[in-house]
Amino acid sequence: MEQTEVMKPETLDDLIKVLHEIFSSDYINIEEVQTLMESYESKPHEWKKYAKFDQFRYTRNLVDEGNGKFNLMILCWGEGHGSSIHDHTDSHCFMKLLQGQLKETLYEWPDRKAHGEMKQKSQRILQENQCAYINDSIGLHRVENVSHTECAVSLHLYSPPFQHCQTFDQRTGHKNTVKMTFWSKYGERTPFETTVSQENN
Ligand SMILES: N[C@@H](CS(=O)O)C(=O)O
Ligand SMILES: [Fe+2]
Repeated sequence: MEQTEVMKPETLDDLIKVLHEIFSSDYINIEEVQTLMESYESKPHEWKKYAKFDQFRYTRNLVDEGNGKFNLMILCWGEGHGSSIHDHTDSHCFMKLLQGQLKETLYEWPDRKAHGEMKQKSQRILQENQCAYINDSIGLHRVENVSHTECAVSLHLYSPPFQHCQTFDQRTGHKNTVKMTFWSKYGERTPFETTVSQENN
């Protein structure tokens, strides 16, 4: 497949504009999206209105609904915050570091018959401006801000958008379906009633 020339987006708004163009087509070139997201140099003043932290767990903050084709969101990770082991509901998941570092641990899908410890495949530290990619055929992952002194902020694109995922118990491989909610949308705190069931962290 021919690689389309994509210009370096100078601002977050530029990046969002190009993402809309790319995702208006039904064919998605994963590498193209990854390179595009990586080439945006994070500037905190462009995204800080979405970066809302919670004392106890990571927050999910909706930035753009991608014309129904994708959800773009900013996740804010306080010191020691992390997600449970989870899947991505058959969607593409792009994850770019806007600030700080995050540890990503990949796991294999548990065997239907097995009931033991889940198998770890690999581990890496994602650095500022780096963009990672995962989908369910690559495996499951857990993401953690292991720093005791620095927070982290990441930009996630999911296509198609999804509202539920499965989380897994590392010791047994048992899974649960959880609803995923937004701490804020377009910079505004989500009303309390809709946020009570956030469980992926
Ligand atoms: N996929 C997770 C974040 S992460 O740990 O990759 C979420 O959307 O909440
Ligand atoms: Fe994830």
